[in-house]
Amino acid sequence: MSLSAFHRLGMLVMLLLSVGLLAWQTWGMDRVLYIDARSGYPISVVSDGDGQKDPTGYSRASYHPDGHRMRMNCTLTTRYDWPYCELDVTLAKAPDGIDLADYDRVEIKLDYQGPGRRQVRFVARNFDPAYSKVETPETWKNNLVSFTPKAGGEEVSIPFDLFSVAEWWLDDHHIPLLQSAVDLHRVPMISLTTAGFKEPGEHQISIDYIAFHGKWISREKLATLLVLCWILLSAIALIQDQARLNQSLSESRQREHALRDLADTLHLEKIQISEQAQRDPLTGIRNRAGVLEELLRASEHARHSGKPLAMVFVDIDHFKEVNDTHGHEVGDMVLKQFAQLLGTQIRSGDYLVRWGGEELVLFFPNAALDTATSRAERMRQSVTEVIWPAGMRITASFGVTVMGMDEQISQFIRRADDALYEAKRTGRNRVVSKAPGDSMSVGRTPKTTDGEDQET
Ligand SMILES: Nc1nc2c(ncn2[C@@H]2O[C@H](COP(=O)(O)OP(=O)(O)OP(=O)(O)O)[C@@H](O)[C@H]2O)c(=O)[nH]1
Repeated sequence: MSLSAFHRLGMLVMLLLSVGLLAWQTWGMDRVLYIDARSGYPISVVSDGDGQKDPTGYSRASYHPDGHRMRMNCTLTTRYDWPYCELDVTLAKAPDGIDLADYDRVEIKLDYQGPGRRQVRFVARNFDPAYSKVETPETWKNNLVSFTPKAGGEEVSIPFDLFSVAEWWLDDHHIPLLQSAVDLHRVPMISLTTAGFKEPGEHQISIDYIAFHGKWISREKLATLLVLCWILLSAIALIQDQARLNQSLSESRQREHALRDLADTLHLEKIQISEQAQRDPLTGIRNRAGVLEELLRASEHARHSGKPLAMVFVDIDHFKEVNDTHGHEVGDMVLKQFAQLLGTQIRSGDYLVRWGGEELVLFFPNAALDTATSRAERMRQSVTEVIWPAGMRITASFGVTVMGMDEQISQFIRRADDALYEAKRTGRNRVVSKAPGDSMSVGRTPKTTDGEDQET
C-alpha cells in the first residue's frame, strides 16, 4: 500500500471515528452512579440533638430502610438555633472519596411528608487536603443545592452548575478565594438535610434513589482527545511527506550527479576523440587537420600585423631505402625519433606538423626568412649528428620560405614545397630558401628507381 493511500485510509478512519465518538457522546456514553438503600453504601442519620450533653428538647432523627427506600424520620424542635435532621451516605472513606466531577447532574426521587415548606438541601462534601481533616467531616467542603421536592415523590434533576458552596462554611473555615469554588473531585459523603427552615413537627423524608448522571467522557475531554489525534495524524502525514520528499530529492540529486558524470565523461571523450583526430598516432605530433585552424589564424595575424610567418618543409632523404633495408617497423622508429628531434628544437608558438608520409612541416611565427633558414640549417645539422635505429645515418632536406604580403596561403605552401623540391633536386641534405617573388621550379623531377638524385 502506497503512503498516500495509507494516509487517506488513516484520515477516513479518523473521520469516521470522530463522527462516531461525537454522536455516541451526545446520545449515549451514559454513566450512572445509582444509590438507594440496597446499594451497600453506609447510611446514617444525624440531628442537632446529637452530641448534646442533654438531648432533651433537641431535634431527633432516625433511619428506617424500607425496601430500596432510605427513610428518615425527624422530630424537629426549635431549641437549637439552626435545627436540622440529616441523612448521610458514605460513598468512600476520606481522604479518597469518589470523583463526582465526571458527572454533570444528580437525580433525586424522594417524598417529603411534614409541616411547613418542606425544603431539603442536598450536600456533596468534598475532601481537600489543603483545609480538610479526615476525622472532621465539618471541614469537608459543603457543595450544596436547596430545593423543594415535587409533591407525589416525583424525581428532581439538578445540574451541577446549580451547586454552590455555603457562605457560612467558607467563613467558618477561612477558605481563601481561590479555593472557594465548587469542587466535586473527592467526595467521601453526600447528605440530604432538612436544614434551612425551622418548622417544628414530625417530618419524614423517603428517598427512592439518588442517581448521579454523566458521560464516560465529557464533551471537552473528547474534543481535546480528538484534536490531539488529528494533530498527531497530521504530524505523521507531514513527517512522512517530508521524508518522501527528501528521498525523491536525494534520488534526483543522485540522478543529476550521474548525468553530470556522464556528461563530463562524454565531454572528455569528445575532447580525446577530437585530439586524436588532430594528432598523428605514430609520432604524436599534430597532423594537417590539427594545425589548419592555427595556420589560418597565424597567416591572418601575419597579414594584419605585417610580421613575418615562416614555413619549413622537411623530408627525410631516401626514406624508402630505410624501409626497404630495415623494415617498416624500423622506418616507423626513425620517423618517431625524427619528429622528436625536431620537436626539441622548436619554440613556444612554433608548430610541428606531420604533413603526410615522411614529410614534416614547421611554422615559425614572427621569424624572417634568414632566421628560419638558419634554424632549419641547425636542424639539418642535428639530423646528421644523431645515430638512428639500427646504427643508421640519415639526412634530411629542408625547404624554407616566408609568407608574402597579400599572398594566398596555398601559394605560400607551394613555395615552401618548391624549395624542398629544389633541395632534393640539388643534392639533398641541404636547406633551400625561397623568398616571395622568387621563381618557382618547373615541377618535381621524378626520382630514379634506384633512388639516385637527379640534377636538373
Ligand atoms: N615506415 C614508414 N614508412 C612510411 C610512412 N609513410 C610513408 N612511408 C614511406 O616513405 C617512403 C617515401 O618514399 P619516397 O617518396 O619515394 O621518397 P624517399 O625514398 O624518401 O626519397 P626522397 O624523398 O626523394 O629522398 C615510402 O617508401 C613510403 O612507404 C610511415 O608512416 N612509416
